[in-house]
Amino acid sequence: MALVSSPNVTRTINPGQPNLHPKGKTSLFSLNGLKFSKSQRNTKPRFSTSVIRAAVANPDIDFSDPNWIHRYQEDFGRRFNLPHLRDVFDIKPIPTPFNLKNRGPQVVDGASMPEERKNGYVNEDDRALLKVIKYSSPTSAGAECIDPNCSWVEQWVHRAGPRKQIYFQPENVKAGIVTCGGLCPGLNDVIRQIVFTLEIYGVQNIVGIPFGYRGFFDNGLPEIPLSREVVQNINLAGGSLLGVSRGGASVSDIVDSIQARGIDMLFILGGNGTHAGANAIHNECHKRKLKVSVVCVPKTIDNDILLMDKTFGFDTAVEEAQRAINSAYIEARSAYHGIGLVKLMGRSSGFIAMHASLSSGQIDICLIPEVRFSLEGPYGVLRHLEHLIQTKGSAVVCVAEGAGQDLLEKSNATDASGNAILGDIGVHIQQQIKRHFKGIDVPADVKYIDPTYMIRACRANASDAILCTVLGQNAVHGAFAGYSGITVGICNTHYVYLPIPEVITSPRFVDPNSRMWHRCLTSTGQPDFL
Ligand SMILES: Nc1ncnc2c1ncn2[C@@H]1O[C@H](COP(=O)(O)OP(=O)(O)O)[C@@H](O)[C@H]1O
Ligand SMILES: O=P(O)(O)OC[C@H]1O[C@](O)(COP(=O)(O)O)[C@@H](O)[C@@H]1O
Ligand SMILES: [Mg+2]
Repeated sequence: MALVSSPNVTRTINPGQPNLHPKGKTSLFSLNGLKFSKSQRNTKPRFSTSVIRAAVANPDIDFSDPNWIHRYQEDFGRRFNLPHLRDVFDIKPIPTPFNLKNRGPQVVDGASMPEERKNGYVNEDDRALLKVIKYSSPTSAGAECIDPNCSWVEQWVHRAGPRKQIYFQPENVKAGIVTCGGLCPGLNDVIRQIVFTLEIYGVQNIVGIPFGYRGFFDNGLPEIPLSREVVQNINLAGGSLLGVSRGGASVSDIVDSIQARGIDMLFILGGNGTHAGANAIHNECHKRKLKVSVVCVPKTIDNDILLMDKTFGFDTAVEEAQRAINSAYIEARSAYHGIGLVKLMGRSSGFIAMHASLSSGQIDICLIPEVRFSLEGPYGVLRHLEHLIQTKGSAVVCVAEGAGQDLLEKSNATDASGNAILGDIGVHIQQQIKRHFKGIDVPADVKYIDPTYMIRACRANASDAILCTVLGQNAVHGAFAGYSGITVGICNTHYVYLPIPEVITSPRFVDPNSRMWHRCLTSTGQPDFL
């Protein structure tokens, strides 16, 4: 039996994460490290733990093989191996001009930098641990187990940072930067750091591609020349200096454009859709034998990229969301039988709603896409609201935009990128609350707040600004190190490079068995709504 034959078969997936392809097509479904077929996925309720515990973990692994852990790790190493330009080209590295001790040139007055001053580099063999908790049982909260005994299996990923040897002559490099998808706080900070770091290496030809992938094929959109001077203050404002867009040209057209422009390094900022595009661009360059390094920086306020502690802009979004929640709280408290309702972004993942609910401490009911709920019935949201009005006099509800879609009519409409256009759950809940309280002849004053675009158009807060700085710098180090088809991220507080396919197998979801979701429930005091 093949132990670990394909990445889809035996990966350890965060519990509670249906294994979906980027556009929502189901392949294998894993929960708590246990695999389910497509048909099993339809088992209701969607995240029933009793079903999970009864299933057999990873049936494709032969756990009776005494060597299974070793073989698993070997396969993991192969999956997380970083694609490198050396895989295609016979190229030799050169010493890096990037120096941590001296910002000036490496050769001064004919004398090169003394060896003892050349340190602070990350070795190609440095690794960071992807998972750091040893669960003693699959029943431990949030357990991510590969086998039924929850054996400890070290999973190492590549450490990010500047290398001593590089694969591009900086003065010959043309670097491009493009920002795709929706806005996210911190885009300008990342652009700025990429430009700064490229210049420190000695790159003089840096351009921005305007309006996402569109900039590659719309001839009316000229490249934007970038330099320290141009980007110096862009972090002071939200948005993207380069503009963003959804939808776009064929990968082949984009690579034609990359080739025509003579771009050697392409830095792509975007979410899971953008990453899928970036990987296709990387593969096409590989096929055409173009020496182009494609490096992504994950951008999504939804925080829905796999394997990472968080993505930049998420903290800022949560902070902004709290302001809306606070307003809803004040309104609700000040009204007779006031009910505040806040809708937050989160297409398929409820991280913003969960974290904003946790941080504000003012939410009574938090509704996210990963957890089913009913509005009606003895256990429904509306009955609980009645109880809150009776006992507290007011209530505040936070709902993620992707929550409760099963309660709305499906439209099958998609945006330019192919993402499903969701029904408006906020408006629906608002209407249902009004109808319900009218029906029972109890006054209720509903205040609905939809701050969705406000939370992503602002500039990055301090912690995101630092994250953007580190990610932007590491993206440049990764490109000079010769990697392509990679993305940068933070795992367990350490900065790493990951092959793109590994982070976009599915969106990252809130795990309803996680300690974080349990903390949220403890904080709101809400019951199950089923
Ligand atoms: N599977 C894919 N292959 C190639 N390009 C894609 C793919 N999915 C999305 N894209 C492109 O990536 C860009 C951003 O995608 P989108 O889903 O809107 O945002 P995000 O990257 O934030 O998820 C769009 O220009 C879209 O056309
Ligand atoms: O109105 P737009 O620009 O399509 O953006 C809406 C979407 O943007 C998001 O905030 C983030 O989506 P992306 O990561 O795909 O940019 C989603 O939560 C939301 O559905
Ligand atoms: Mg997306």
